[in-house]
Amino acid sequence: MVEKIETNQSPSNSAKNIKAEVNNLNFYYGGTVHALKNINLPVSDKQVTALIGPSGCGKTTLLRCFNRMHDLYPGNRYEGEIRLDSDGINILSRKVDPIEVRMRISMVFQRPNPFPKSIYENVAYGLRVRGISKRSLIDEKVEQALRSAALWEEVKNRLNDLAFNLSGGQQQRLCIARALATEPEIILFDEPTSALDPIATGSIEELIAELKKQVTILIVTHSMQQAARVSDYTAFMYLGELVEFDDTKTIFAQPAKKQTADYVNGRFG
Ligand SMILES: Nc1ncnc2c1ncn2[C@@H]1O[C@H](COP(=O)(O)OP(=O)(O)OP(=O)(O)O)[C@@H](O)[C@H]1O
Repeated sequence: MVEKIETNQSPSNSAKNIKAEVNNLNFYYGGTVHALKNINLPVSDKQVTALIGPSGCGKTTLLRCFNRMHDLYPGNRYEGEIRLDSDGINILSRKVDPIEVRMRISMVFQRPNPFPKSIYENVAYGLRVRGISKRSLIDEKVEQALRSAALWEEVKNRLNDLAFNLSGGQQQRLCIARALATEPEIILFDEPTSALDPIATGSIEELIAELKKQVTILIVTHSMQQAARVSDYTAFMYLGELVEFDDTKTIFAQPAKKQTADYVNGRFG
């Protein structure tokens, strides 16, 4: 039996200093699978917003809308908008170039996926795509990004080594440095620690806490403990709908909806 979902249609009750707003977003895979249903979600500036919910509820689908990843497959369709408050642009509009969106909103994936290039070239990549060619400027930005990703001290004497020679945790921090190099406004993390051991996981979580001083973060996580540790706001999703959004403490301690309480208390999912 499919449970009735009580959706929270105006979830902006607690978010402040909005960076982006998801308004009435629907998303269809191949024009038929209705994977996101009328999502409304505020994303606060320089805060961490976590997307949680059982497998298949649409967390990754929603995250991928933010950098137009779904455009890569024909037949996928968005309805509604994701508006960036800085300039009012709806990033889902066909008039907006997805490449430009990906410069402003970058993504870190589940498994570290460095390019088969040197440590230096991995971080320099986005800068070169942006047309920056001055060596001293690239050097400066590569160092800055590696420092922000808490990797500089470990790699500063081996920048020309192949990225694959790094440990899994270091590779993920390299991918974070690569995502940071173009100075994005938002970084999307899709279960960034699911392939890492507890120590590497701890260092990525510490890094996320540091990074939110400079960038807005959206994170998908299966770990409720991780959502509680790293996020300021949490959105609970179920069957493609956003059931409840609030500050993380409220979602975990006093959620308004029974479904949210059941999920965060491990009673389903
Ligand atoms: N490429 C695709 N084509 C068709 N349907 C898809 C595709 N990718 C995902 N879906 C469907 O969309 C829904 C949402 O999937 P999504 O991967 O966003 O969920 P999720 O909450 O991130 O799950 P998980 O926690 O298991 O990663 C699911 O029903 C899934 O089967």
